[in-house]
Amino acid sequence: MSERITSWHGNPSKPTYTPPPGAIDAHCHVFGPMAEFPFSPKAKYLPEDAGPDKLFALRDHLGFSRNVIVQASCHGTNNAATLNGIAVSGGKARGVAVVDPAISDEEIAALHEGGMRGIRFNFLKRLVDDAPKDKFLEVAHRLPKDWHIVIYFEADILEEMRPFIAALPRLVVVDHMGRPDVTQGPDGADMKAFRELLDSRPDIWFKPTCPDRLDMAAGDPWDNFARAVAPLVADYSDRCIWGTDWPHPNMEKAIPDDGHIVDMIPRIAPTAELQQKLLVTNPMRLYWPEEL
Ligand SMILES: O=C(O)c1cc(C(=O)O)oc(=O)c1
Repeated sequence: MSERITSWHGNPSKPTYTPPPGAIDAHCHVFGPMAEFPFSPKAKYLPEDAGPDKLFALRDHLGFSRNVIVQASCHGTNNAATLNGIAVSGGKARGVAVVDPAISDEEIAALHEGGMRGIRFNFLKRLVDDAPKDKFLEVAHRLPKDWHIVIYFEADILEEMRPFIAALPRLVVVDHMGRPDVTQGPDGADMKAFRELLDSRPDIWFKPTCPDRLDMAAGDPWDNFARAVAPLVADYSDRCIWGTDWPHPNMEKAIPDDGHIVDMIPRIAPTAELQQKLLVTNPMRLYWPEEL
């Protein structure tokens, strides 16, 4: 792997939709800069630099106030790039780490100090070599009580994930809703299975994110996504947080316009009350609870 890829739009449009004051982009990443923060030797993709300066310019362009930076798989378990993004944000970013399960309690405390409020367990075989559930559970028990656990998996392994998710000892947030097939519609098998998961525990949250990934065949404006996801946001409005997913890892063949990604918000959360929960109240509860 030698060629570095660009997966984000060079000149995203201004969204038509204006987010409410204090809106949080609660799922985005930084890549590098590589000279300062090299990628992991195990990275499955090698992106161009997409550092905090670009991220914060996009935040302002799209009308957001804060970011939650999720450690991207290309940086492995070295969280330095994400911690740097948080550090240079002037208090406007917090993060989600990816850790070696053998991490010490002191190192976890240092991540908290650096602005991390959760860890991510990634189960996508195209992104990580292994995902040891027993080790993940062990480290999950050692997390600060107010941290949460972000999990990323695809719909075809939801059934086998259930016992693991049931055993997680902290609030759980499912990335991109566990990637349902949105072309099945709001009552399709994947959405039904995901609703069953949400109903199994009151503290399982989700991100109704990535129309570009989940409705890639239909493409922008991602109508299948809007139709399948709006009822989920309405029915579980206290348990969802939203993000751009910028710089859209691995989307180099179908790079989305971030302005259009933001314009999906009123289609899945049509009222001001839903938008306030999705973009402000809910993510504040997870990332800046001391301000509530
Ligand atoms: O589907 C993906 O390719 C993807 C990758 C990553 C990552 O590399 O961390 O994060 C995401 O949220 C989505």
